[in-house]
Amino acid sequence: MATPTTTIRIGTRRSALALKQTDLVIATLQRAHPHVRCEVHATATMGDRDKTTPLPELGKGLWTNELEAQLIERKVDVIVHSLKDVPTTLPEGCILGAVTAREDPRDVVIFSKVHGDKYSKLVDLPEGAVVGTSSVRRAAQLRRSYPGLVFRDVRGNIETRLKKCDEEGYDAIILAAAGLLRLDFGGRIAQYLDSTTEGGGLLHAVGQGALGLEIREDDEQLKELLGAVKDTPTMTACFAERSVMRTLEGGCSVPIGVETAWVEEEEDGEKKKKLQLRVVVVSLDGRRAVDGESTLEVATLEEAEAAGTKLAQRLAGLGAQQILDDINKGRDSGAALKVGDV
Ligand SMILES: NCc1[nH]cc(CCC(=O)O)c1CC(=O)O
Repeated sequence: MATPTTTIRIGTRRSALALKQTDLVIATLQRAHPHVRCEVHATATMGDRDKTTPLPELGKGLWTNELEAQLIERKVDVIVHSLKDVPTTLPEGCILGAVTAREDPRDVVIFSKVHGDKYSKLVDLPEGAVVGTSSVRRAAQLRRSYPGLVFRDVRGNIETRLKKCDEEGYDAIILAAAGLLRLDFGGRIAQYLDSTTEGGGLLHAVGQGALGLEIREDDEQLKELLGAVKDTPTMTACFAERSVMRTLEGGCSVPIGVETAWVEEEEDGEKKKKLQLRVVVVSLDGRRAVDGESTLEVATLEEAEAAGTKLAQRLAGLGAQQILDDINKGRDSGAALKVGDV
């Protein structure tokens, strides 16, 4: 049990989105545990400081390494992360103590203000229109359905990217709905993209829209306190997604999209809740793609991970491994593109 003097030191990045997400977690924590004191320790990570080096050259953990060092050195007790920025393998002694309920996990289209309300969907854009995204997952998937569009890098935090969209010659940019909604930019969303989008959508990043709370593995008190912010269905789905990524990524970030949903299926005259998991692996030029789906009963985080691994292994055998090997060996014709999910 928390004593009246318990103080939780919370590590976070310094961006407006990271601070907003931290506030959301603190509000929920304090509603459940009014006597707990929360202290925010904000740090700029390598990904925040270096705005020019191509993301893959910064390596994995560019949004998380400095924060994890503080956790291990006991300078902070928990880190609030955007789960999609957290590598699938955590440092020794660190675990995800909780995953929060998900904000909308989909990617969305934002049109430049210079177009007024001329466009409302990606299909409305003319041949040669410039779409900003630095994510090969987004560009590779969209190239398949919209071969006439030109994809161009756009880096920076959400406010910077919206400004660049309006002022630097982009016709549209692609961002995650979650960040926009949390920062009250929902009004800029023109179109939601998912597997059912007419004209062609895309599958979102692993963990997108959820927050991951990383703690020291032996911190039993915090594990219990975080029960107040944990959403078990989201956590379970995200463990399956992360397991897909862990199984497939052979040492480099790869264009993998996912979608998960809890569905009811009738089996032996009984209604059962099952986890539906969809995955796509795309070549960087968007010319090749392997996709697959499984719907399984999963009761625990371990079973969720097993479901993710199984589907990933099946897709690896169906050609996903070939796509990933080609990317790793630089044989993919889109290999000059920057690999990473931003
Ligand atoms: N590193 C980029 C990043 N990390 C988390 C989010 C917000 C969405 C989320 O919580 O998944 C974003 C911005 C974006 O992709 O548009």
